Amino acid sequence: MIDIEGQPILTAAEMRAAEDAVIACGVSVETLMNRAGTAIAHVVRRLAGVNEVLILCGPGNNGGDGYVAARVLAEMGATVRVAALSKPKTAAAKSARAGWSGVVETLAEAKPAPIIVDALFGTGLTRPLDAEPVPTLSRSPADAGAQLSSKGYPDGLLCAPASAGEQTVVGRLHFLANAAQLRIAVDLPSGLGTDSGQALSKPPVFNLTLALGAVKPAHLLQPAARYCGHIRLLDIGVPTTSQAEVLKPPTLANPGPDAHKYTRGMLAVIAGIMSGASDLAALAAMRAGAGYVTLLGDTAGPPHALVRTPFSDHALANDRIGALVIGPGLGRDGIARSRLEAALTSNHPLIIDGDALRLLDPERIKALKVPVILTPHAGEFDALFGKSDADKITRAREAAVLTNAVVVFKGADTVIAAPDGRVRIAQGASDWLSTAGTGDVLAGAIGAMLAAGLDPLDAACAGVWLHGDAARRLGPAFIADDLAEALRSARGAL
Ligand SMILES: NC(=O)C1=CN([C@@H]2O[C@H](COP(=O)(O)OP(=O)(O)OC[C@H]3O[C@@H](n4cnc5c(N)ncnc54)[C@H](O)[C@@H]3O)[C@@H](O)[C@H]2O)[C@@H](O)CC1
Ligand SMILES: Nc1ncnc2c1ncn2[C@@H]1O[C@H](COP(=O)(O)OP(=O)(O)O)[C@@H](O)[C@H]1O
Ligand SMILES: [K+]
Repeated sequence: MIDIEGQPILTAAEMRAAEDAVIACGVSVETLMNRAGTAIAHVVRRLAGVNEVLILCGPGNNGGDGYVAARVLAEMGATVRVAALSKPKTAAAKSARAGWSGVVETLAEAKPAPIIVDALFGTGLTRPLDAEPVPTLSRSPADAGAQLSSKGYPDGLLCAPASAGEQTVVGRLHFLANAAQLRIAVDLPSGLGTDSGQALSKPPVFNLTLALGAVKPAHLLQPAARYCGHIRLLDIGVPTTSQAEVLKPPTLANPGPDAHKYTRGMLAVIAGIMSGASDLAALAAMRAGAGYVTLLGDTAGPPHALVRTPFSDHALANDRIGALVIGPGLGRDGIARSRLEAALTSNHPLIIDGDALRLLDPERIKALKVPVILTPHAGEFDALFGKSDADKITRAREAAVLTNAVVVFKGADTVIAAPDGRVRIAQGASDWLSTAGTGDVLAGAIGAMLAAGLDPLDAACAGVWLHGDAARRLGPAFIADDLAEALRSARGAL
């Protein structure tokens, strides 16, 4: 099992192409399926102990992985049962099915087990599951002569009327998952759209999802990610590369003996009508490791190390400033507009957040000649780029191209996109980040990184990482002030 930090993220089509490339070199689909099923079996064996395992198999290759896993588990001495939705359809899944010598129960009638393994659908799911009635032996009116075939299947697809919710695929999956102590999904929880991150049907929440060969967008994007539980990657010998990767911890240099405040990066934060927001951004930048932070505006208060200076063109013209944060608490009045204009023409690398994003359009941002990082939440993103049904990765990428800026599309599934197509997606964000001011903290953290001289994508990634890690360290019910302080521990843990 491989931790997914830094791993490539592949769409369903990219994964198929990666598999096809290996297959073209003479490796059969059956071989890949055997690798996948064997790897799954070893994980399940380790986690299940002596408990009975029920593997739910679908008609495609995801189901094929399930049959292989069942066979290998049985060979290892595990107590394992298999329940199928319907007969295997692909050649590889048929061959995997043939390798399972035990009974195949119907999904409709399978009794619960303490461990369930969902191998119903993976990357091949194309439509919601709810509409699919569950084939059954005993409940179909046309069932009189139904027999298990020599392979243990109903001969023909015997469909019970889906009167009770429980008799749909999703209903049965939820029923069996609710009764289980441990829920493991093969590749993806069944019901998720691989690329969109949408829940085409709502699966149960799994404890563990075993991504096969590569991480897929649905493992990270909401709402799909919330159903996956812990995500681990299983290597099936398919080389993968992608412009999109899971966010990983940054490599940041600590100050050396030659360091002084300016070598560690000087950040300026422009204040506006809500001084708390710019205070948070400034504090966050200091705790993320900036050497010198100046807050330009009419604000007062601690910390003493923060250099508070009235806003002026002269203060802005300081050429030691390595980056400038504008937007947190800026407001949208005349003063806000004139400060924004001054920032845009200051020639400093920019982090544009909050209110400043509401005062700009993509053309104006694209025309800037300095490195720019935009940090919109979903509302600011829609206002700047328009609403769209496209997935979050595509939207972030298009926005980055349109503005020639690094775009940090925030949320529980923050997507960071660069204009050259590179994408990084954060995993495991604390839901407790949903509190006022945490975005201001993020802008400050990213500002510290940009001021320190990191390239814009690296700066954005480092800031998002530190922010996410600080939140994880804090646990529940923290406030943005705590988060800014906790950046120090996050930085120290690198
Ligand atoms: N292709 C390969 O080389 C490998 C594939 N692997 C596995 O194969 C999976 C992908 O296999 P498939 O492409 O066969 O796809 P799936 O097994 O995910 O399912 C596709 C099948 O389900 C049908 N289907 C789609 N939506 C449905 C719905 N809502 N209700 C009922 N039926 C529906 C499709 O028509 C197709 O028959 C991966 O997730 C992974 O688990 C692994 O075995 C590794 C190797
Ligand atoms: N439910 C959530 N789970 C994880 N992270 C979240 C969640 N909601 C918000 N966040 C994160 O918290 C921060 C909120 O930023 P933002 O919406 O700009 O808030 P504010 O303007 O109050 O500072 C972003 O970094 C975002 O990614
Ligand atoms: K699955």
